[in-house]
This record gives sequence, C-alpha cells and structure tokens, in this order.
Amino acid sequence: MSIAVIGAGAFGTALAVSLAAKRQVTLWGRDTDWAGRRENPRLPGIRLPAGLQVSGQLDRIVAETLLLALPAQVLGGFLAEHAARLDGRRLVNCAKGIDLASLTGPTALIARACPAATVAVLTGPSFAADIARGLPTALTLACADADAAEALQRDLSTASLRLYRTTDVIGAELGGALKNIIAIAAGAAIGAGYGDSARASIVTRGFAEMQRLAIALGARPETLAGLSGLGDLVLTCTSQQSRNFRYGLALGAGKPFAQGTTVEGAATARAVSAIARRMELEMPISDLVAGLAEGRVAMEHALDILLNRPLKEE
Ligand SMILES: NC(=O)C1=CN([C@@H]2O[C@H](COP(=O)(O)OP(=O)(O)OC[C@H]3O[C@@H](n4cnc5c(N)ncnc54)[C@H](O)[C@@H]3O)[C@@H](O)[C@H]2O)C=CC1
Ligand SMILES: O=C(CO)COP(=O)(O)O
Repeated sequence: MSIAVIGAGAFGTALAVSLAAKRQVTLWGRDTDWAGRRENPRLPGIRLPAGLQVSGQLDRIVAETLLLALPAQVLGGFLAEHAARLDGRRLVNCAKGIDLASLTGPTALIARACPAATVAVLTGPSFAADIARGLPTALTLACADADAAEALQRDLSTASLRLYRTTDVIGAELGGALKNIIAIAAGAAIGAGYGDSARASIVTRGFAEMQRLAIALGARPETLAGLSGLGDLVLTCTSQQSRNFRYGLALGAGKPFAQGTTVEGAATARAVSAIARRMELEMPISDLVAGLAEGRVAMEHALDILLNRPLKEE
C-alpha cells in the first residue's frame, strides 16, 4: 500500500518521515528546492529517510491514500485547482481549522470537491517535531465509514504512532480546530501576566465552548473528551512548542509575532464567531480571540470583556 502526503510543511513532512519507516511514501510540496539536502527547513534537524520520495509534481502521485496536510485556509484553493486529480481515493485531512470563506471544516470542503473519495480525518495531540523524532504519540483517525476507519487505522499506525478510531468525523475535526482558538487565549493570558489560575479558567471555559459548538453541529460529547479535544487542548495550552500558544503569548505581551507562521486559531476564531452568531450560541472566548486577531479589541480591554459578563451557572 502506497501513501502520499500532500503539503510539505512541518506536519506533512513529519508524517511522511514517520510513515516511511515501513511504507512506500511520497511527500508532495509546492516548493521542494530543499529536497536534495534531505532536510526540510520547515522541520529543521530531521533528516529524511532514504526511502522517502519528495515530489513537486502532483500528477505523478498515484498513491491510493493521500494525507492532506495543508493549512486550513489554503485547502479550498488547492482543491479548486486539483480536486479532479484526487477524487476517488482515500483522502485524510490533517488540517486543524475551519475555512473562513465557506464556514465549513476541511472534510466538508474535500467531500464537496471530491464526491467519489473516502474522506477521513487524522488529528489529536502531536507536534510535528515529536512525530518526526519517533516519540510516542496517540492520534484519532475518524471516518464515517466504520470499515474504512478500521482499514485506515491499520494502514497509518506505526511503532510510535498509535491511532484510535471513531466514526465521529465532525467531533474529531472540531476538536482539533477549536482547541487552537483556546490556545491563543491561554497564551494571551500568560503573556499578559494574568497567571496560571487564569489560564486554567480559560482552558476549562474554553473546553465548555468547544463542546457547546461541536455538539450543536452534531459531534458526540465523548469525542471532545478524547485525544482530539481535551487531549489536544491540554497540549497546546501548556506548551511553547505550540504556534497558537506562542502567538497568544505575543498578543498578551504586546510583542510582534513572526510573519508567515501558520497560526490556524486566528482565522478559525473568526469563522467560529460567525457560525456561533448564526446559531445564537454564546462563545465569549472565541469572540474575544477573533476580536484580538482582527485588531478590533485591544488586549488591555480583553480581561474586562470576559469578567464583566453577567454571572451565571457553571
Ligand atoms: N506543525 C504541527 O505540529 C502540526 C500541524 N498540524 C496542522 O497541519 C496543518 C499544516 O501545518 P504545518 O505543516 O505545521 O504548517 P507549515 O507552516 O509548517 O507549512 C505549511 C505548508 O503549506 C504550504 N502551502 C501553503 N499554501 C499552499 C498552497 N496553496 N498549495 C500548496 N502548499 C501550500 C507551504 O509551502 C508550507 O510548506 C495545519 O492545519 C496545522 O494545524 C496538525 C498537527 C501538528
Ligand atoms: O496541533 C498541534 C499539536 O497537536 C500543533 O499546534 P500549533 O499549530 O499551535 O503549533
């Protein structure tokens, strides 16, 4: 069984490195000038295994299983251009976000563009550098078709990547997307000097928001309490390896943040805020992160906005 990873950023490269230990893997990237050096600048310090092929030619990719590891906000444009080449295969979304243009998740975008494909999600607490180094990692593999989920679970598990399966695609996808918003808020609280107790409140109330929206959109509550949801929330709200958390730290401290860094939570917060308004759901932390990311809300007002809301039951 051959696998291709589409998107040669940090995560796509890490997955390709891990899977190439036992399988035939091709990594497709838009820019592959670095391939001859066998080290991707997006994932420094990791040498690509000899068997891993790197290609810039999408039409040469014949693998039956494709892992789509592109940022959520570029996926729609990529599919508009290339969907016909991908349709009919097993397409596993690895992006963690909600598309701002359509207000839908990556799997809905993929299913719409590639109606004959088997669409799945691979998500959960996992930093690219950890996966690439072969550190033990547990992930969620979601596919609505239970048999396909089982086959993908088997095909994508490795000695260090342990996959749990579910048929709850919506829950798995939203767990990964929504935790990025809360990681920004948690980082902002720490960056602003509000302390660890404030961060714990944000993580807990943020988790309540994640559940509220995900369940309203059809997710199963237990999915949100799993690896993709609580697991990934804990990871990204506590580790400086997380770009979303570091972006929040910079916002909170009033410092600049490196341009060009993939920070999925900023656009996802704007998408979630719009969805919540439409569904009349209260999502105060997501609204705040959207306001901060858009520059509509100044950090010095952020705390008042959260604390001055009416008192309520937990
Ligand atoms: N880095 C990590 O630890 C993890 C990342 N993810 C998710 O994986 C997704 C990708 O993130 P990273 O790989 O970390 O990002 P990255 O910033 O390392 O790389 C993004 C890649 O996308 C490529 N790209 C951008 N626009 C493109 C287009 N129109 N067509 C083709 N390629 C394009 C860039 O050339 C770059 O190689 C995100 O949704 C992220 O949330 C998930 C788990 C862990
Ligand atoms: O999703 C991730 C870990 O599970 C990576 O988080 P960041 O995108 O915030 O770096």
